[in-house]
Amino acid sequence: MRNVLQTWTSAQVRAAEEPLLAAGVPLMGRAAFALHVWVADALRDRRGTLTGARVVVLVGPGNNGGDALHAGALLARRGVEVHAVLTADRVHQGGLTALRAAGGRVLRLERLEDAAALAVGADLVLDGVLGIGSDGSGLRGAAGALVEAIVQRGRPYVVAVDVPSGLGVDDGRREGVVLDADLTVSFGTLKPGLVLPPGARAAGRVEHVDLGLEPAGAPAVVRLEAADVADLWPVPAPDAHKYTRGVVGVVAGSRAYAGAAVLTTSGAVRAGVGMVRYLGDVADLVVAAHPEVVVGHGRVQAWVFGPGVSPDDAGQRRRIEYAVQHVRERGEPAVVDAGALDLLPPHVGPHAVITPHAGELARLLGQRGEAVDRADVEAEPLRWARRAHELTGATVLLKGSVTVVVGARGAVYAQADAPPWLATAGAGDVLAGLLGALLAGRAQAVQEDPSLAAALAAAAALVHGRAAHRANPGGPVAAQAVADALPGTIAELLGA
Ligand SMILES: NC(=O)C1=CN([C@@H]2O[C@H](COP(=O)(O)OP(=O)(O)OC[C@H]3O[C@@H](n4cnc5c(N)ncnc54)[C@H](O)[C@@H]3O)[C@@H](O)[C@H]2O)[C@@H](O)CC1
Ligand SMILES: [K+]
Repeated sequence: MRNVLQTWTSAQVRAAEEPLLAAGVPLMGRAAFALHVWVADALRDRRGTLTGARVVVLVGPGNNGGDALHAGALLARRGVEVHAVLTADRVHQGGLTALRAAGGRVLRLERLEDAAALAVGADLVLDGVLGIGSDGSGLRGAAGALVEAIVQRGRPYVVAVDVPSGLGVDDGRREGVVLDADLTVSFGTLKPGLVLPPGARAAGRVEHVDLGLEPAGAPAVVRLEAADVADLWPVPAPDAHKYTRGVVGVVAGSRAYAGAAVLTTSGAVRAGVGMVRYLGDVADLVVAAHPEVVVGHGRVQAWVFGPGVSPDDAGQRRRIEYAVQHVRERGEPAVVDAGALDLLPPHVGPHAVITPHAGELARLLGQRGEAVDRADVEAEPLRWARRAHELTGATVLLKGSVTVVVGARGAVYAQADAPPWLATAGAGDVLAGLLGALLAGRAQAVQEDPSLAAALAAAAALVHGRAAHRANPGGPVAAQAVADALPGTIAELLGA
């Protein structure tokens, strides 16, 4: 894949820095220089000129504070009025000396209110309190109190140094006090917390500064970009026919929830698949909406189970239980959604993709002995998606404003492609159908490399989100409109 955005953990970053530091490469100098350029750009955008601009630097005990102080020194030399507020007893001495020599002013954090007023009155606050040395538990002590006092007075424009201070760098946790940023300038590599929910939003716009690091091992979390979709999509070969392109079997909907059957098959039909087979009680409605759909049993390459299937629906349950046997015995890939999550066998392979939202994941974990509720899952989506993958063997696509996917061989994706308008009834049914079509089209490849199911799930989330934007840019969307926008969205992505 070409453009995939990769992130690496604090430990991986530190290990990658080591040989460069040992060789005397001035990493902090490079980081601080790049940071000061981004800050200068932001100041020019906001007030036209650097001269006379006021920047307040919040300085923590470590190298993150060092970066901020050195950048502050470079800004001071260009006519910016820089005040550094030291939030800890320890401070990076080289940075402090450089700032003082450049004419910057330094305050110890003694009167909280004065420091907060100074920060709120500044054109820009540079947050160098904590970087990859953070334990992720939020800002404590004086720094935490200062940030709370600042936020209470009205948040200034904030540039985070490396990561927003207090954020869970490796897991996106947001516990305690975190200083939300408008812009984050991240050094060496991007960090998982910048793309994972719930913290990712704290980063604002993210810019990456290349320090020449070569981290070892696989990236911790990746995000697919538009240009990656073409490499994953089952584009038909010139001699393709409907069976070689893949058939997806859909077991969805019921008399009570007939719309789910229509929307799920819409997702599959519009995503482009050789054939959609429908099994269920509302075939008349499905065929009325989509004459392309074939009703009844037959060979399929992948399945979609569950949208609109209620627990008391004996007929659909029977069909799903029967088809799940195929999934287990023949390795046919499947999307297991909504009502079918309760029918998931104790263990399946990663070719089965479960697509819960936070509440459904909490329930599924509860059924397997984990005492978690929806709020727990929302606070640590990666942790619990991982746990569900470990417990079930399935690839897990955890829906949310940032969708997290955990699959085989350590694959983790975080996709943030959808407008908030997509949080609407039926949107998940469309996603399930769309993903089913993708799995059917690439069934053979998924059987050969089960980690591909995670990449396809991430691609489905991306396409789904983009289709929502396309359906009605900047405004409300109905699930059917998202399905209808799929062909155009996919054509555009294949040309990207
Ligand atoms: N190591 C390097 O060579 C480079 C490091 N760089 C910068 O250095 C940063 C990492 O520096 P450090 O390792 O000194 O660590 P930090 O500056 O992130 O943190 C310093 C200390 O804060 C304390 N702390 C941790 N969690 C806390 C919490 N929740 N509340 C209050 N205090 C807490 C700990 O004592 C920790 O050691 C990076 O994020 C980056 O900004 C860059 O200059 C590039 C090169
Ligand atoms: K920071």
